[in-house]
Amino acid sequence: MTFYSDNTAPATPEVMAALNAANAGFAAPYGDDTATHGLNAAFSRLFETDVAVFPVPLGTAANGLLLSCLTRPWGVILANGAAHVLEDESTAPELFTDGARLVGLPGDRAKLDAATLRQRLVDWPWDFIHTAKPQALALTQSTEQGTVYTPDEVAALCDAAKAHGLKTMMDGARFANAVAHLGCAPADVTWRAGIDAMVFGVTKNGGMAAEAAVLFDRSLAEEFALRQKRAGQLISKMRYLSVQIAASIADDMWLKRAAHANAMATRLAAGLQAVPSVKLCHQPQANAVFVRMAPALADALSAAGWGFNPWRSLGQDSYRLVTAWNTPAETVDGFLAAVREQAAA
Ligand SMILES: Cc1ncc(COP(=O)(O)O)c(C=O)c1O
Ligand SMILES: C[C@@H](O)[C@H](N)C(=O)O
Repeated sequence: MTFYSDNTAPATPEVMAALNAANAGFAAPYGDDTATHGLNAAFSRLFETDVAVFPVPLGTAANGLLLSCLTRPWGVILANGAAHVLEDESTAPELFTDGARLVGLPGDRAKLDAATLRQRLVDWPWDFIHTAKPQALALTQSTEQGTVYTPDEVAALCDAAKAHGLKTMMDGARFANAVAHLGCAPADVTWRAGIDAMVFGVTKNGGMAAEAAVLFDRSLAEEFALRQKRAGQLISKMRYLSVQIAASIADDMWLKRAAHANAMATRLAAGLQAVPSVKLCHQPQANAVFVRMAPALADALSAAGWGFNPWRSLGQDSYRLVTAWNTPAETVDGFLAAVREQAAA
């Protein structure tokens, strides 16, 4: 599974220790436990503003629940054409929003472009009753192609969206990798830039199964809670999600874990770039590397036991390699040696 996805990585020692420590005695269910009650304060400190936090087991559910609070069933959600909510969540967003439509916009390296968004919204037939109207913008940070939005880029997108009354949501399944790359305050690339709500991803960064839906617009909290229950996403033993989330953000472990994953992706990309027959699609900014190579070379590496993902949206000869919090440098170097050997064969 090596570089198949950070979804294949184990939970971190700190998450496992937190789960073991929580696994004693009785605790109030459905979010009334101590760990869950502590999340609002912990994330309010992390984001330097008062927030409401809801633990959710899966990223797809967290995305769908947030979108359902930001969009009415007759609305449109704008996203980049390569967005996970468009490409990799079946019709979950449509299910959670009771039928809202997702519309993909062009943008290189899975990034939305503010000028493109602005023009699309200006051109939208707002007075034409027959056309569904945009109500939300969804952006992924870091993106599905391992790129990262700067705070200014997020602000420009949110300004364009809000000029037409859209709410803004961030799919932060790999938010940690973005902030580790940017080195900025989490607030600067979220609510200060205009984001109304986000998924703060934990699972890909060493959680077992836990995401934190974070509402910067706390007026949405009651609706989110009601929708979470209606969607069958209100886990009874919530403590087991909340302790994972709390352990991930304690002592900035989320950033340390993500920084390692990013560093391994940078190491991997540098090594691959030195192989003449392998072409880097773009420099990684987070923990995903995208390359083009001959399918025969990819097949030989797979046959040798190396795991990675064909990424057809970038072309038939394109592949995604993802590093994780626990990817050893030795594994990266071993893969690079295998690539050099197979490429020379
Ligand atoms: C960018 C992004 N968002 C959301 C998700 C959804 O997470 P899950 O598969 O836990 O539903 C994923 C999954 O890896 C993802 O890559
Ligand atoms: C579905 C697949 O794309 C998953 N989200 C991953 O990143 O590995």
